[in-house]
Amino acid sequence: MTDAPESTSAVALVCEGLRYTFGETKAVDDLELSVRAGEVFGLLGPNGAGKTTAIRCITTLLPVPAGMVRVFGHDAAKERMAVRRLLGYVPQQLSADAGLTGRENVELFARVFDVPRRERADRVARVLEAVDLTPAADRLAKTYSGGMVRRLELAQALVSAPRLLMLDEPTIGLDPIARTSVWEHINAVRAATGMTVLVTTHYMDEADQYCDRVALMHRGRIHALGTPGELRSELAGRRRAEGEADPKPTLEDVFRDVAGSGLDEQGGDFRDVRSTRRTASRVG
Ligand SMILES: Nc1ncnc2c1ncn2[C@@H]1O[C@H](COP(=O)(O)OP(=O)(O)OP(=O)(O)O)[C@@H](O)[C@H]1O
Repeated sequence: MTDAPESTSAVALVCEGLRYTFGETKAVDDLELSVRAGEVFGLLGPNGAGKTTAIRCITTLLPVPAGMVRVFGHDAAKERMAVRRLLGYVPQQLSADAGLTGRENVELFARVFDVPRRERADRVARVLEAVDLTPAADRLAKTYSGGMVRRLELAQALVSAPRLLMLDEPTIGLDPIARTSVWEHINAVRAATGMTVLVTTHYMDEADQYCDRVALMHRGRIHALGTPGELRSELAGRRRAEGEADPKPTLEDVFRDVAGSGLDEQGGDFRDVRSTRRTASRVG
């Protein structure tokens, strides 16, 4: 299902037969994934698909009990520190401290990620500038809007100059303008650094617009993989063959087609997920 990359140097991330269970629950079930260096790759799926568990295995926050995960050739089970040094991670949960200023939050991450002391102030200033937070850098994070908090978290993840940036639902709970702004900043940094981005999102329109390729995950496995255009055309072709005159499926239609009734069994579609997800639009 995954495309064979031309050479190992072009591969940022490989998961082969990755499995993770919580008791009887197969959260990640034989996951096969290959992310090319430099691409924005979207991991899409409904509640409980296993996206966060997979991301936690990749980031080494959870062990790799079965299968293999490699980040730029480093084994996540055996070379955890090497993998961590290559990664930036913005989790779903708030990772900014409300009682610190934006700059102090980023400085904290710079210390934790071992950015050399003499480079710290400069790197912190540069990432704050890259996410347009310089004017607000010395204000407490609790005064920031939801969009500013997300950009601050992006700066925190970027301060260690990661080669692979992992974003778990980076725009959830944000208004459309703030969502666009977060994506514009991700793209600008990617263009400037060539880093690889792995993102989970429930927003199919965002995945369609901003991801080079997407994988549709359901019940711990990948069920479809390709560019958003390829996946839409494939479904359009099938619908035409079934007699539909002018099918114009969206990426959400593709997902419904792949996941079938399983989506409803699991409690709703993507819109329900968005509206019921507990999100904090502000810190503090
Ligand atoms: N700590 C845990 N203990 C027990 N079961 C868990 C735990 N974390 C996740 N699960 C279960 O593992 C499965 C995958 O969950 P996971 O959070 O990885 O999915 P997800 O695709 O990230 O969903 P969401 O979009 O809601 O975050 C679900 O059935 C979930 O209930």
